[in-house]
Amino acid sequence: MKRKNLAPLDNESDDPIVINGLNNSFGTNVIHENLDLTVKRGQVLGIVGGSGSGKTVLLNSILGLQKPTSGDIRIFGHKLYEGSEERTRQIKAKTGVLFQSGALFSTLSVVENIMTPIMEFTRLSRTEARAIALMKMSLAGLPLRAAELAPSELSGGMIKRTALARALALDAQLLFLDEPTAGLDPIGAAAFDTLIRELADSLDLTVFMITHDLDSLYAICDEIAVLAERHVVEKGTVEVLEKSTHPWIHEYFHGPRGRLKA
Ligand SMILES: Nc1ncnc2c1ncn2[C@@H]1O[C@H](COP(=O)(O)OP(=O)(O)OP(=O)(O)O)[C@@H](O)[C@H]1O
Repeated sequence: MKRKNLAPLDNESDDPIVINGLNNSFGTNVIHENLDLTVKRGQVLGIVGGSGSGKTVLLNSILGLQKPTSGDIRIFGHKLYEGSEERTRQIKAKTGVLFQSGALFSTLSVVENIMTPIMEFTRLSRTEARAIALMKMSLAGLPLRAAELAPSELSGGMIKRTALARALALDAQLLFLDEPTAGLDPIGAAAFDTLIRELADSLDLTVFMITHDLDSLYAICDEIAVLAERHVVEKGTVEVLEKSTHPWIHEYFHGPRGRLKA
């Protein structure tokens, strides 16, 4: 099938993510109940919450991977799960995802992994796609000599950077990160945080980042949304959340692993 070039989406001035009244359940297990969340353009938003609080289910709902039980999710002003296939494709082309494991294709080299979305969503030739992929490698801080390596030959940090380059291969405006620093040593994690913040600022990205890493929250997030009791219980800057009296949030910032422990 001949690939079509993607028409621009209208309403691009809308908040990139607007969620209203989201409900998700599995049988009798209610995960989200009347969850509302807005992510503003250019914002780096951290999503935190206890294990099993529904962060991954929320991410999957927003990515269109898991149809919610009910509720309204708008991406760039367009309702997910209701538009045409072409509209879904347009939205997909403007979003990049970095899954926790990297989720690289193991049989493809680094550069081929990054070329994949370019080949899928544009009519560019392989040579052109490769040139763009090499540029994205350097944007993600990868040395060009890594281009022909297989994922199995990469360090944890290089896997994350390759996945990031692939997520940004199509000039995404909205970037989803699932535990981006998990599995990295503290120095590698700090370097990756810095890279994400720099890219978010220079490329005007909106970033939705699930994390357990307090250092990442302090280093790069403009705001943090806390998932508990099946919805977003609070959203604000770290300075605001540090003062929260909500028991989970208080424990998170002031407990034994928190930065502000007494
Ligand atoms: N496909 C599914 N079928 C049934 N239950 C599911 C499914 N996916 C998730 N759940 C349940 O939804 C709840 C929330 O899971 P989720 O993975 O979103 O939590 P999380 O906040 O990402 O946790 P963690 O921080 O441990 O990764 C859990 O109770 C989980 O068992």
